Amino acid sequence: MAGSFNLQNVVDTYKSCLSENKEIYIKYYIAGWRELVSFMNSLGSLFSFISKDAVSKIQIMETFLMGENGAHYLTVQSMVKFELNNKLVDFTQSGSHPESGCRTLLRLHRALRWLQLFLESLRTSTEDSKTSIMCSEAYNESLAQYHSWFIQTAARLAFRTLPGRDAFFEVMNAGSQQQVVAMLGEATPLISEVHQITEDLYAKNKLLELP
Ligand SMILES: CCCCCCCC/C=C\CCCCCCCC(=O)N[C@@H](COP(=O)(O)O)[C@H](O)/C=C/CCCCCCCCCCCCC
Repeated sequence: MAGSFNLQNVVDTYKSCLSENKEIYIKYYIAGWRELVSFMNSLGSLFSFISKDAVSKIQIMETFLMGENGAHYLTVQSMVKFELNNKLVDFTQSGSHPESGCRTLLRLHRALRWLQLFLESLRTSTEDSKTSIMCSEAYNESLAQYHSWFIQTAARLAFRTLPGRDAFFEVMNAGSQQQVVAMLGEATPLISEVHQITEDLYAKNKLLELP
């Protein structure tokens, strides 16, 4: 199981995500995903196809952040403005910018909704709740609609191998179960706020269905 994973690190990155005027720092947004991927890597090889996809999207965003236009990728808001003003976003399949920042972040944004639902479910779970069912329900309500039958089947197969609730809480490395629940209670509103701000920004700019 994940040696260095710590739920507090996840809470801290989401705390750092928002600027005073509620802009979302991409650096911390992707740091949150990096942290979560380190957790997922401990779950076994059935999760590696999910992990690879998440890492490839994190790397695309890191490349933009460190590139010559990196200053425009400071926040999600500045990225959207920059890419739209410079026609760097493909609104159809056949464009010349298939891996824009806006499109890549949209995939992570959809996954953030899954995370929000899953963590809320974990937070309110009882001793006999099953992580595999909580994970599946959160997936069905969020990401599944965007995935092919093949991906959905592979994902649901992986969920069935998730450790039980007690082991899961332990790996979060945040103390007793009560302490984990308290920390989840801190994490979920932060994640919800980041998700809602991105959702509103993407809706306003008609970016929610990028191919
Ligand atoms: C606090 C600790 C508890 C929670 C631990 C959560 C750990 C989760 C870590 C990472 C989540 C992975 C995020 C996956 C991003 C998927 C983005 C996506 O939808 N990609 C698809 C579309 O991309 P394009 O083809 O359009 O470029 C791509 O097709 C997907 C491929 C892989 C399958 C994605 C399945 C996602 C399932 C998410 C649940 C993860 C389960 C983790 C179990 C704890």
